[in-house]
Amino acid sequence: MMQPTIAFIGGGNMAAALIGGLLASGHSASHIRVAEPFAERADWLRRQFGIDVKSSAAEIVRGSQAVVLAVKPQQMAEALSGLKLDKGATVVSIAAGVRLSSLGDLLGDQVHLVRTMPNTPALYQKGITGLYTPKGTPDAARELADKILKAAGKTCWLENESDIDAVTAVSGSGPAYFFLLTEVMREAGEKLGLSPEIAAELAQQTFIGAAEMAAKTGIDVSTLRAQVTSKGGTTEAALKALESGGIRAIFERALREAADRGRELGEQFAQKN
Ligand SMILES: NC(=O)C1=CN([C@@H]2O[C@H](COP(=O)(O)OP(=O)(O)OC[C@H]3O[C@@H](n4cnc5c(N)ncnc54)[C@H](OP(=O)(O)O)[C@@H]3O)[C@@H](O)[C@H]2O)C=CC1
Ligand SMILES: O=C(O)[C@@H]1CCC=N1
Repeated sequence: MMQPTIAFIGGGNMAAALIGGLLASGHSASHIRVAEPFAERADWLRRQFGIDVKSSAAEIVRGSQAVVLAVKPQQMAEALSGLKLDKGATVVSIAAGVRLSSLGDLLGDQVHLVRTMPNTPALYQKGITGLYTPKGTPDAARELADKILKAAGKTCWLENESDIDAVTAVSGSGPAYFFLLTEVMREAGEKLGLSPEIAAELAQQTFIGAAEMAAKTGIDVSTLRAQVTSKGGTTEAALKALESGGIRAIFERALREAADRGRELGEQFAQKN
């Protein structure tokens, strides 16, 4: 079957992660196009992926069956201004906050809109993406969006558009929480007298190993945690400190802030455009 041509509007971090995933899954470079106005970045994309990169969206959308909106929410209105997409094209937005109703106002009703929230491990096909499309969207559009994001890892379809803000809080922003925890662990290791190199390696490899263990064993993480926690032992002492320091409340608040910010971005976008 002919491969669909996929146009990316915006060639930043997340677009590169998705393009990397598509190429690794066998999608041909000749069926991927990017619009990226920053010349240095455009050159990097050409060299890195061997794909066609133009400076404006108008140059890449004609003949593209899928258009991925990969600019920042604040850049979206300008990127889409005056843009005419092919009738029946599938538009996959990855922008935090921006609602489908706002995109519909800008793009018209001749395209099929899918709102998604991927994350950066997409670059290694280890991402996870939440997707939403309204009822009535043709199966072919749903399947095309699923195919693009599955090339980057797992996909997870949602019943309500508002769930995307929660997905953003958990998995969209989630890699940053993991990186922060790694930083925190390595700093704490240094304070216990380890060299920076050894503390960094211990922290990083511990998270990699623990994540792999959770994935491979399929055992619930609460059980895995209990298995490490010997009665009266060291882990119990550490976990008591984390719990009494309010780790659960802190995460709950952090994720609520992220979801609220997603809603706020959507609200601001809707008001301005
Ligand atoms: N980073 C992440 O972890 C995730 C990001 N997202 C979403 O993905 C989107 C992109 O984020 P990210 O990749 O991090 O951001 P980046 O800033 O890295 O990428 C956006 C790119 O689009 C370019 N751009 C700006 N205006 C236009 C235009 N008019 N036409 C074409 N390209 C344009 C920017 O160029 P310039 O730099 O010159 O402005 C930049 O290279 C955002 O909406 C974000 O919410 C979703 C999930 C995870
Ligand atoms: O921070 C952001 O707004 C984007 C969305 C999820 C991850 N990065």
